[in-house]
Amino acid sequence: MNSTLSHVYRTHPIHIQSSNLPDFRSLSYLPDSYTWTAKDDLLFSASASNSNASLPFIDLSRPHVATRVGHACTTWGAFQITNHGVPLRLLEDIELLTENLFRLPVHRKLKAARGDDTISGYGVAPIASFFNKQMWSEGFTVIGSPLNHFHKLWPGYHHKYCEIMKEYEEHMQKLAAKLMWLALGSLGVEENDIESAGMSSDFQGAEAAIQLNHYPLCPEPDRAMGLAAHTDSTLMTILYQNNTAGLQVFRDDVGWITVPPVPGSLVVNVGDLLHILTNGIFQSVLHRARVNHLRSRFSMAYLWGPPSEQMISPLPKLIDSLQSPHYPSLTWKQYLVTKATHFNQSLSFIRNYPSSDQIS
Ligand SMILES: O=C(O)CCC(=O)C(=O)O
Ligand SMILES: [Fe+2]
Repeated sequence: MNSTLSHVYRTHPIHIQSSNLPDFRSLSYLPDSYTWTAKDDLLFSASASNSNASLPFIDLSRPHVATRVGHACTTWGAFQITNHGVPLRLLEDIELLTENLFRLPVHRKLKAARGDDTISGYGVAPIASFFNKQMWSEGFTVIGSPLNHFHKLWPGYHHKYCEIMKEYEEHMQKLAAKLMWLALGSLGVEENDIESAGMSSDFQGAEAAIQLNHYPLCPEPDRAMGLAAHTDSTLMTILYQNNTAGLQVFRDDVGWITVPPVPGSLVVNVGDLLHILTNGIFQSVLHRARVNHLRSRFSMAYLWGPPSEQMISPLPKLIDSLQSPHYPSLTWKQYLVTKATHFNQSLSFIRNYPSSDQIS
């Protein structure tokens, strides 16, 4: 993990008053600034699905798994996986780390608050600046080594937590590359297609961030929002959620559906960059997190993207010979700058732009 994300946030800082984070435990009512209506987010009141549709659940140890992964990326832009090779013990460790982090008193967490010039550290959801209302959640972003921040949070115990993070990241990176190949393989993409697009076929040099989220108990969950609807600006996101439901994904023809937590399983989201790379064949999925009044919820998202200077453009193999590509060639950094301005409209904004030079 290195500097692309940090760089973008340095040049386009998100101004958030971390010190405004409330001590959620002390609130017995929902303040007005946390009360959402359809005016605050068009999709807030979009209907919940009344079909019995559910997200594809894929056992990676079964045969023909690439076809199932490809189909899930095309239809939903998301799926759940089991037998993914990440040890259960490590998932339990990262969950405990996350719980221990957010259970610290606010003044301790603020010792590791995000600064003006970096997205790493403790604060509100990174997408908070796009909304007028506050989200019922707190987050901790890890880009690069968490050593400095962890030292401030847990002096004396930080090495152990850094080791867990490192091991988690290594497993996630391997899994992300494997999923990428299953997904692209289902479209007939081969190693030489990826290499001629200037990428390494083992996705060496990929960058990532780990986003830890906490959704505390909420006195009025129906009127609150844990994390508002968004797509991830990644190639792929791999998410582990604790045993409390809250994640929802959206499909125009279905509405919102809840992704039930299944012990030991992971949720995979197609991000905007994979949408671009496949010329829109794979859908980046709109998702959000709702809250509840019974149990705290924790989630750990591995946000995986390409190397910082890597140009991403629709793979020629996936472009119909009678068509031109739907998206221009651009780096992750350029896309993040667009996202910082156009948020959920970013893909439609850059669609059919001939060149990234004209994008702002
Ligand atoms: O908490 C969740 O289930 C979703 C988290 C998420 O979407 C994110 O961190 O980007
Ligand atoms: Fe997300």
